[in-house]
Amino acid sequence: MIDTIARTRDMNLHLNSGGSALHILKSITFAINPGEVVSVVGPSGSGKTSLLMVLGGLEKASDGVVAIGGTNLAGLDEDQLADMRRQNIGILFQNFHLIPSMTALENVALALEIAFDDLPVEEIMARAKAALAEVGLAQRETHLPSALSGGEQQRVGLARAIVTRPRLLLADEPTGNLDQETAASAIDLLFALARRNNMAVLLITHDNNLAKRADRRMRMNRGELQELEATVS
Ligand SMILES: Nc1ncnc2c1ncn2[C@@H]1O[C@H](COP(=O)(O)OP(=O)(O)OP(=O)(O)O)[C@@H](O)[C@H]1O
Repeated sequence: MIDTIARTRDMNLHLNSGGSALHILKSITFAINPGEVVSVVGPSGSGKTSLLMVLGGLEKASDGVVAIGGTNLAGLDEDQLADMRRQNIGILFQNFHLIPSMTALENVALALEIAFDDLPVEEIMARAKAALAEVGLAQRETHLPSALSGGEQQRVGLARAIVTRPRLLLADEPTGNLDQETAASAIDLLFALARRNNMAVLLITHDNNLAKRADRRMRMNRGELQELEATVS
């Protein structure tokens, strides 16, 4: 049996909002394998980002099992959760979240420095440069985010997410702010990196065409996750 990167069993998430309890994620049983790209579509407010937060250890499930790399997250304290994240998880956001006063290279290097604070600075810079080269931005190391196009900023975001060599990349609407053509090339790059590095990707998207390119498609509806028919290619 292949070891899963992430799996949940009968996982629920309840949150309190204005004094009333909300059942956000409902009995979710799910697994993602090494190198597998899984897309999640579903209406706004259905719970897609909440699922990503739970899998990334950023939100604690109310009950059920959440395991990353075979470790049950329920038993971890905050420090152990942070270790689990830096060893396994990369996150790619819709709004890039780059630090405006730092160059492309510094943004990528910072992520590595935070994740592995005992790495020598030469190695941090070498790995950050290699990650920027992987996303085709070797010539833009010294540029500030404001001097980069949206597509280029997202590629810096991607370099920052993969520089720690995560086994699972959680991507929340990563192309939501890009035009169609730029989005398509950003996704081509994401898929190529996933294949090359045997990195699993959980891709949240509103774009059905994009979702269809995944190995497996899921749909979130009112907190329930269901598998969709296999994509016919
Ligand atoms: N911290 C919180 N406290 C209370 N309710 C929350 C909290 N975070 C999310 N919710 C609620 O949980 C539900 C699911 O939100 P979530 O962001 O996961 O949906 P989504 O499917 O990602 O939506 P979108 O596509 O609009 O980003 C929503 O009803 C939202 O209002």
